[in-house]
Amino acid sequence: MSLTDDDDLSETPSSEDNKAATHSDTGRAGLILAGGRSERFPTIDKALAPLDGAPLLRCVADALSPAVDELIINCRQDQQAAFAKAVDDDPRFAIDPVADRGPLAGLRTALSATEATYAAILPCDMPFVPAGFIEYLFGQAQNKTGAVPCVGGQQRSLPAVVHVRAAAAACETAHNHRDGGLAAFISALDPIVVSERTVTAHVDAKAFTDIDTHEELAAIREVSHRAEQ
Ligand SMILES: Nc1nc2c(ncn2[C@@H]2O[C@H](COP(=O)(O)OP(=O)(O)OP(=O)(O)O)[C@@H](O)[C@H]2O)c(=O)[nH]1
Ligand SMILES: [Mg+2]
Repeated sequence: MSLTDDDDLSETPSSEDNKAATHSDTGRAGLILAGGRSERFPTIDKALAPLDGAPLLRCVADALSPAVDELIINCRQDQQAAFAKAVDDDPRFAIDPVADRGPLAGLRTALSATEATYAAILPCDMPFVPAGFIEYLFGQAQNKTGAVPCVGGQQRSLPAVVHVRAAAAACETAHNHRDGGLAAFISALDPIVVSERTVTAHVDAKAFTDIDTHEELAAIREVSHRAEQ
């Protein structure tokens, strides 16, 4: 099935799609992309860097968990044991068959590990997205190929909620692009873009902060420390 610009996934399906539609819907998945090398965050894997005593990966998992039925962490084989210890729940793992192929390859791996109809996608370094906003994106994505927010005047690739089959097809399209990355994926998926006005009505723009360096993490710790005083 190919999905085009105006696809409304609630439209009457063909008989083949009908079979797929009646195929078990295991609900909502939460996919965390964590297979990067954290090169801008020397000496440790940033997914394991502590924020308020908890590894970033656990902060993201805790934020996603209330909004999803299953949690899947995408990473390399050599990260799995440490990540399993770092999170409270018992997540599933989607291990990259070939490491270091970039976030889009990680996303393909994660998508292929779920039977869910829709999935929320977060990177391991974005610890402040509230579960309530993920719920909101699930609602917006309903019968569409997905939903992403507009933040700081720009459409974001992540966080995203995507229709899993549509997303798998968009990954293939993006993969065939010369600089196929997450932006090419979102462009191929053509999701609903939640306007900045709506986003700010739901959540503080700081919720979309991602952490790439020790300095960025230190600055966030400083702000949360001051807020506690
Ligand atoms: N599976 C997989 N995920 C990746 C890969 N590269 C990056 N990611 C994930 O994509 C998300 C965003 O990437 P970055 O913020 O650049 O993280 P990173 O690549 O680990 O960090 P840098 O090495 O500093 O660029 C993070 O959650 C990463 O874990 C990869 O090669 N494979
Ligand atoms: Mg990177």
